[in-house]
Amino acid sequence: MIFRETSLKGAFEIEVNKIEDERGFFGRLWCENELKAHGLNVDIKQINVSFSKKKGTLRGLHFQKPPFQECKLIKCTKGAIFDVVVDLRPFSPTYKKWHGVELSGENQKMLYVPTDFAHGFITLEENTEVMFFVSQFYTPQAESGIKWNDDSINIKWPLKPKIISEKDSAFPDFSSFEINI
Ligand SMILES: Cc1cn([C@H]2C[C@H](O)[C@@H](COP(=O)(O)OP(=O)(O)O[C@H]3O[C@@H](C)C(=O)[C@@H](O)[C@H]3O)O2)c(=O)[nH]c1=O
Repeated sequence: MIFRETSLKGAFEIEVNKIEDERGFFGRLWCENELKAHGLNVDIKQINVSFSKKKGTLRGLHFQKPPFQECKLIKCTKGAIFDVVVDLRPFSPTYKKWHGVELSGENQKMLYVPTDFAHGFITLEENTEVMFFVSQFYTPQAESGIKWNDDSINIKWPLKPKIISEKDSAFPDFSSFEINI
């Protein structure tokens, strides 16, 4: 696994280290030792998958509130997404900053989302499948989110979203969270 820390401390782009031969390649998606060596949480409580039929489907920006914070590793297994994390740690030098990266079945990149970050993505292709390795159980009462187009975060989404769930459209702006996280 190839680890590259992003400009947001603790958030990593991770690439599958492809060991190639005439059949194709083999690589690790998850290795407790390698993650630990980079100081990353290795508990996994759930492995989730989402499938989006249409290009331009936006999901996010999501996080779970304390004490049910989660970190997660995101892998696009089919199609492509623009994947985004937002630093919600009030004492961080990169508080409210975001980082985005294209993940695809083709490029074999993953994004490690630390706790106290919001996460979301937009699909860049039809029929896109995304897997999530998550360190916490889904806890509906702790579920929370920030509006995808919050002005103060100002994420440069690569395309205009066409499909967003009612729940995601109804999330408030970031300002309503600043005191609570
Ligand atoms: C996240 C989750 C949802 N659900 C249920 C709740 C709901 O009925 C249905 C769909 O949930 P959502 O609308 O929240 O799905 P979605 O909008 O795809 O949520 C996902 O978005 C991306 C950005 C993430 O980072 C993920 O962790 C997750 O929050 O699945 C579970 O049963 N277990 C889970 O772990």
